[in-house]
Amino acid sequence: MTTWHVLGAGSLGILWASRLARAGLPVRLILRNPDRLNDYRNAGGLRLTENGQTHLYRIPAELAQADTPIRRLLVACKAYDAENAVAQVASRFAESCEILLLQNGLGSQQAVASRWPAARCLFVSSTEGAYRQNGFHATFAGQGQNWLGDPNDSTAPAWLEDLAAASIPHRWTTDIMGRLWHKLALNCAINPLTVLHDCRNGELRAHPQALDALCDELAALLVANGYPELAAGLAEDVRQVIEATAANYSSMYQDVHAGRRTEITYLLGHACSTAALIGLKVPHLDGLHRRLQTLLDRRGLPRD
Ligand SMILES: NC(=O)C1=CN([C@@H]2O[C@H](COP(=O)(O)OP(=O)(O)OC[C@H]3O[C@@H](n4cnc5c(N)ncnc54)[C@H](OP(=O)(O)O)[C@@H]3O)[C@@H](O)[C@H]2O)C=CC1
Ligand SMILES: CC(C)(CO)C(=O)C(=O)O
Repeated sequence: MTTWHVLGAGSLGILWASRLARAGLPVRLILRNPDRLNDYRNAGGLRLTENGQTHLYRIPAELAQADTPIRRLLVACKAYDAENAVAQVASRFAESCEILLLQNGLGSQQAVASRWPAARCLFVSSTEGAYRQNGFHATFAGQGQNWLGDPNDSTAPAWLEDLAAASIPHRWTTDIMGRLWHKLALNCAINPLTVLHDCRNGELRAHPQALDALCDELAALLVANGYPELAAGLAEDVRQVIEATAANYSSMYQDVHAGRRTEITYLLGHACSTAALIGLKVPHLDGLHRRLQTLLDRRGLPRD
């Protein structure tokens, strides 16, 4: 049985590693540094709370420098950490290593795929929700779906049965880039505005003109990238997400209010840089990007 190496024991890393381990599958965590490894040993394992019940999973953990080969790597870091984190373990890659990239947005996955062309890189678009309480304890906060795909190979891997055994919801798609672009477009329309207006998703109903202007430019970007059918429904999809998540704060809002670095470069930054690359004018997206960066500067948070 192939071991699942899980790089990063944050919210999604804990969620995935715990479910795989309790299905009896071999899992090893790769932690950031000796202090984190020591903290983990003191914690005695990962804790996952689901439906009010908390369970402990005593999953073995190691550092990047361990010497066992890696055949399957689940990268559960933030987009801005992913490439560096993978670089730290790359010398351990076995021939035909597979890398699953859980990052939101776009850009970090392509960076990893182009730097390690011998590995098969699978991209994951997740709508599940989890948050970290402290240390190595996460709470499962929202049912969802994990779309998996490989932009270069439409063959589904046999190990999807591991995900089924672990009751990890998943669907294989031959158009993972479309999935990721669509989620990126939704996030670009909603998340930055919630930060700038300091509001819940539902309060964006009060800003229909700003939403329409952003949706027009995001739709043009989707068309330019080969997704006219996603572009046609975008404005309505944004409205539906705002209604369905009206009482929630967006993930970017939560990051900014918790003083955490955002993934702006891989969301709005990626939309604006892709538009610039293909010569598409997106003045509203560019303006939103600048306003968001100014706000991040004022709060002392990284602007990228
Ligand atoms: N949480 C969620 O509900 C969802 C998240 N996503 C996406 O999934 C990705 C991961 O998010 P999330 O789990 O919330 O992030 P977290 O910040 O909770 O976890 C990231 C983890 O990566 C670890 N890490 C960073 N660099 C390294 C390294 N070099 N070696 C080892 N570990 C490292 C961090 O370590 P340390 O603890 O030491 O800082 C941290 O534990 C993001 O792109 C996010 O947008 C997508 C859908 C839902
Ligand atoms: C709820 C939604 C879709 C808002 O963009 C989201 O994914 C987020 O908050 O990051």
